[in-house]
Amino acid sequence: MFLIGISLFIIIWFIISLFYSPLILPSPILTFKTLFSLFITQDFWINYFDTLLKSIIGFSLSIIIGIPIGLLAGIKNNFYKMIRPIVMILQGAPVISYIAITMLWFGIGFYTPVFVSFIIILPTLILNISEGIKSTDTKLLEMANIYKVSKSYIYKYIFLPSIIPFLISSLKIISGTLWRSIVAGEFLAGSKGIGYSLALAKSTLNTEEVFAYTIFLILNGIIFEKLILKLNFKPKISLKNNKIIKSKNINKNNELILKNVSKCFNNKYVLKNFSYDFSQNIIYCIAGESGIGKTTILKIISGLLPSSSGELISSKKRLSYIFQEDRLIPWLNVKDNIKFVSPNISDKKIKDILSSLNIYDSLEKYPEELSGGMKKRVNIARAISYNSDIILMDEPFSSLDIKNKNNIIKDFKNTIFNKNLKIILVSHEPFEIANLAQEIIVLEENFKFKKLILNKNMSVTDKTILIQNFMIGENI
Ligand SMILES: Nc1ncnc2c1ncn2[C@@H]1O[C@H](COP(=O)(O)OP(=O)(O)OP(=O)(O)O)[C@@H](O)[C@H]1O
Repeated sequence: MFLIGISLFIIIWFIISLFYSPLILPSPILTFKTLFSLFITQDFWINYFDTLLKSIIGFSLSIIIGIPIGLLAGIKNNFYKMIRPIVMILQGAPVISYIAITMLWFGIGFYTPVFVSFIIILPTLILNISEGIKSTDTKLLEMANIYKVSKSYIYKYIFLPSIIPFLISSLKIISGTLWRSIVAGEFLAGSKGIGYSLALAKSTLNTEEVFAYTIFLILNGIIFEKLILKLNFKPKISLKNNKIIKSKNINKNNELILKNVSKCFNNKYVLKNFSYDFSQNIIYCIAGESGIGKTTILKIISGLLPSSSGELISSKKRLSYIFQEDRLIPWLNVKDNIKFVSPNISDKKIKDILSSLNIYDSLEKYPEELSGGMKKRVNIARAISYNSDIILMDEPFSSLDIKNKNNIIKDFKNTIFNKNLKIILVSHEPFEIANLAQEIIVLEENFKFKKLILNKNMSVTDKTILIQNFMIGENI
């Protein structure tokens, strides 16, 4: 269809050209002949590369200036609000006004077209980059905050890679504009380049050349845009392990107590005067119906959410969180996802943890290459690598088939064996709880809860039945 359309256009052009002199409308044959004769001159290519050089400089300048401004606008909302009207003014002004102003500033020559292209594409770039930053996955940022990842790591490995797709989409939007603005600048204020050659052909009334240059510019624009549209680059980066962060002193005191903690969302209580002592180094499980406030308790303990009132007494500094979703950084491989939260960890330790969780083969793989079960294992490996003394686990084995779930639970138990950790697990599943937990808190309606301490000598099957009955409210 594309070729039919082009052929139709050329036929119509040819028929109309039969009625006019070549000075008004040269035929397609004459135009292509002229274009061919231009191709074999050195002058043509000198002018073409001059235009290309201007595009590269204009584009690079807008990248160098647009990226930091876009980054800042994406991160600081007040800066975004301040910069937005300026960007709109820049976008609203017609190209011809920019050419007139820059001619006054720089005169005729190289710099005017460069500056025109720069000023025209800069606003699009700033807006796209700031949108890219704003749409950065907040779940990854939360994960980085939990693991106390340094700001420079967050910028380098979360923010910057997040803007790459937006940078590519701006490139797709601005590629045509860039080329057209350079040629317009050259036409009116250039001393070299394709736009300048076009202006020269016009002033000498060389209509065939005007048409030949126009056809060349159209073809060039189409090829350029098609090449850019093909760009579909997914970032894959590796972590530069050049940063040694001193391990914070771990307070050996185990205290973790919630005292009369309440949490309101939109004037509605989710938790009211919840008190619990999690000070032992055992595996606690918080169970209860969906929406009853289990995740809210984990978020308050981790600091992701402030409580509305009450007290959190905690002597712990290092805490890992195994989220419901995997929250792996897509452009880092498994090893680097672990190093992102634990920059000091040795390769041997990573190997040991991954081996104990049966995913050592995935060391160099990226998240998109892993199955759901493998991602869960990496999520667990990352939490264990962090060398924390509290691990919060929010339904870490959900959405797994029974076999996979059993295997992961078994491997997880092996990995934490003898580690003297405090683990708070949120789970609905009696079998999962029976396998892992020692103390169970079931949240109930009206902000009540009940507690069950499991006898460690019971079999998993007996524990499962006991928990099931306890959860549905049977007297134990
Ligand atoms: N940021 C928030 N803003 C408003 N309401 C919220 C927010 N976070 C949680 N809630 C509400 O608080 C209640 C408890 O949520 P929470 O996630 O703690 O429940 P849950 O017991 O973990 O549920 P599930 O088992 O389904 O994960 C829900 O009604 C939820 O809609």
